[in-house]
Amino acid sequence: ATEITWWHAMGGELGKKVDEIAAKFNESQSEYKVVPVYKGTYPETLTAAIAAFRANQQPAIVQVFEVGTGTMMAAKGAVYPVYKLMKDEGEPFDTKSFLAPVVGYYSDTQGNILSLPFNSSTPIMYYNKDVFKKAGLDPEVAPKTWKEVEEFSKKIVTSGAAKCGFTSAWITWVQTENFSALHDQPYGTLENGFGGLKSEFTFNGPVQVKHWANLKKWQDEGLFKYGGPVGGDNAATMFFSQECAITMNSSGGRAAVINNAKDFKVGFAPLPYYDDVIKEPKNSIIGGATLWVLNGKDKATYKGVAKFFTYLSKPEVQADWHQYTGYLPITNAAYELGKSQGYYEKNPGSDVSIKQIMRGTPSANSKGLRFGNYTQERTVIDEEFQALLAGKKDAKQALDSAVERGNKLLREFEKANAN
Ligand SMILES: O=P(O)(O)OC[C@H](O)CO
Repeated sequence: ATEITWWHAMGGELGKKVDEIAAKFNESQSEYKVVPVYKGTYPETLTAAIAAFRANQQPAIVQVFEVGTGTMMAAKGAVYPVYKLMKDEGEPFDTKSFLAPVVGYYSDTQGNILSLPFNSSTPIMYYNKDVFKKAGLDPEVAPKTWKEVEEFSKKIVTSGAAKCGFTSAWITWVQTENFSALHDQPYGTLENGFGGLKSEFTFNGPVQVKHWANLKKWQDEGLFKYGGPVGGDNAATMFFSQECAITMNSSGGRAAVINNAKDFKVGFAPLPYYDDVIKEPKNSIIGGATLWVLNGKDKATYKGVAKFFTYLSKPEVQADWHQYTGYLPITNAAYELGKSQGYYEKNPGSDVSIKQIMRGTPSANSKGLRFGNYTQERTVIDEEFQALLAGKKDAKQALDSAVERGNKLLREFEKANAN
């Protein structure tokens, strides 16, 4: 059989499920063999793929996180756009079959989908119902606003129900990018970068400054604990060990939550907002990753990739992946299938992510973002956040510096990709 290598960044429960999906596809036919290879974190996988392409050692398929989209789109010679692949191989591929917020994020200006939506997520709130009860809070009521997050956290910490009120994965993605979208605040010029390479970051506005200042204050008061750089993986650990009563993380953290939170009950809720800034928060934005096809392989490989993509997009395959992991259902058919199976009724909270990302009418500030060199910029934002937590800078200085350093990265990217 023709081997198709698939590099991915899915560890733990997610990695096992990826292996299972590939194995099932391989069993379903005999011409192609998909071989998934775990390459580390999202940034590590992207870096490895770029290096491999330069050395002509690239895999056929690579999973790239949503913020690597700008970089992949600019790497024109390296990428075989998915809409073109599916057309060339005569596989059915209808843009309209995908959920609207997913398709918009991965399309070019002509509406062509460049990479296959596979594991799209959005961040949500997870909370420990047992700790809520111990603190004298109603376990069925999640905090809606940041004011309530603060109040609930105070109760949790002062009652001794848990050491920390809340933590968060991804300070960048959750507390800065999604935070800006929810509060309808611009993240960058030119529609958050969708309008071209000349965009500049603007996420140092008063609303973001107020939030970062509060996070610092809440850390000093013992209510908030930083989950660590970039992905903030310690957030999950502190939630599972019941050190922190609340965490904010990808909806795709659901499988890990279900498998690790065995000693306590978990509630799922939308992300909080400042009700003095916005009365009806906007939709949250996409995270997770898509599958990019790389150039330089033979015709048989691409035929197999196209067949595998058709398999991956099947309602039952997508619905199974979505229901197991917490990633979004991706296609309308997979969502409908879950509804007809009664999945959402049987699993309260499992559709919080879908409702949050689909709510209201998206504004230019809540459609997502697309910037080059953004992987590096996320590291910069984290460094500045740590400087804030360490008391080396105040929130305004930290965000101003993240914007200034980020704009340099944008100009470098613009220069490198000038046509
Ligand atoms: O944890 P994931 O896979 O939902 O990804 C989170 C962020 O979107 C990564 O950029």
